[in-house]
Amino acid sequence: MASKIPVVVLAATGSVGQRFVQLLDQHPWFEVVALTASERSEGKTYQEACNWLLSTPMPDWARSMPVLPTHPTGIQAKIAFSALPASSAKDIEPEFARAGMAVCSNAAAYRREPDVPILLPEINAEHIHLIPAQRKNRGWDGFITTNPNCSSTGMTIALRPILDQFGVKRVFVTTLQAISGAGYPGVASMDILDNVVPYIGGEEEKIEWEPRKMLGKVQGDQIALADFRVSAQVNRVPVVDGHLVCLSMELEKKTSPDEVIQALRAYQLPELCQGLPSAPQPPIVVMDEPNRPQPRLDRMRGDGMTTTVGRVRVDPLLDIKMVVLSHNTIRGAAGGSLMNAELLVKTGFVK
Ligand SMILES: NC(=O)C1=CN([C@@H]2O[C@H](COP(=O)(O)OP(=O)(O)OC[C@H]3O[C@@H](n4cnc5c(N)ncnc54)[C@H](OP(=O)(O)O)[C@@H]3O)[C@@H](O)[C@H]2O)C=CC1
Ligand SMILES: N[C@@H](CC(=O)OP(=O)(O)O)C(=O)O
Repeated sequence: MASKIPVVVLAATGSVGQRFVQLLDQHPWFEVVALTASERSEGKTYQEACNWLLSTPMPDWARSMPVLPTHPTGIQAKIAFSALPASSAKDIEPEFARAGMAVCSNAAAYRREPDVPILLPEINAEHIHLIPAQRKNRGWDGFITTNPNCSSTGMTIALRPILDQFGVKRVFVTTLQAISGAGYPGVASMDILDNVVPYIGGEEEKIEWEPRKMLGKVQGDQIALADFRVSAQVNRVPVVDGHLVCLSMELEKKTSPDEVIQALRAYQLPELCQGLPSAPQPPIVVMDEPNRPQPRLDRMRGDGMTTTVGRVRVDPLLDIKMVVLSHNTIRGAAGGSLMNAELLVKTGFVK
């Protein structure tokens, strides 16, 4: 790539925004030209506005950048990475799309719109074909693509080869979700230390629906939802990063744990994802140890982009059960958005 593509990070000061800044440091294709946040931070430098939470230092280029208002005026970027709260994203993301930018969003605001893809390039890169219809429907020069919810992410990637080879009828899901998923400062320490909170507002509904869209097929200008049902129970646990998801599945075709492990291990990145700088290779790793995956030990596999599966075994009520781990602010958020943007560049939607 001759010169790097200019990008802006919207809501750059929060839990996901900081991951964007970290992952965009030295990115081979993208260069950050602007950082934005709320009125609270406008006019400050990034260093002043941001309580940096990550273990690598804040990149030097970001420290003195001014935090701009979250509005496209004057921002010369081709891609807008959005870490906005869903309530603000609803009105703000279209302004950036209207201004001609490709919005790669983490927010839930547009995930349910029929003309907006929820992308996991490892498993549904072809859903980018909704973009031309979206531009036409809405009259935008740019467009919006989204990431899924961070608990939907790992489980849906792991379900892809299982659905393809054995068919899926029903999935029962229990999550153990890290506190960084609640943003910063997020859950009060008095609520989460020495505790588990069995409620995250809106989360179960997302996990019960988003995988069906992501595993659905493009039909004309829409996605036909995959035909299986999901029941989810969610929990916030005192882990910093990494969402663990326990799945029990009823399958169309009876099979054994060994065959499921083989299908997961054989799963390859589709051709469209080859060469994307953020694509994990392999996309899925299956561990044999009976006590893995664990968030602290396994979340950074593949620089936080690999989906790690373990404990694949017979389920005495349904058919097969297993555990899936995915890094919520990397694969489940900023890293996922980066891979989406790389796919858009590779496929010519961003030039
Ligand atoms: N954390 C995670 O694991 C995941 C999060 N997401 C989604 O990503 C988004 C960001 O989440 P997260 O980073 O955790 O949240 P945080 O609460 O940590 O950060 C919120 C960010 O939004 C900014 N902001 C708030 N209101 C406005 C506004 N009106 N205009 C512009 N900027 C605003 C804040 O700026 P300021 O500092 O100035 O207040 C801050 O940068 C959410 O939509 C969330 O649902 C998705 C997947 C995973
Ligand atoms: N709600 C998730 C993170 C998140 O913000 O997801 P979503 O973008 O779907 O609201 C969590 O608590 O871990």
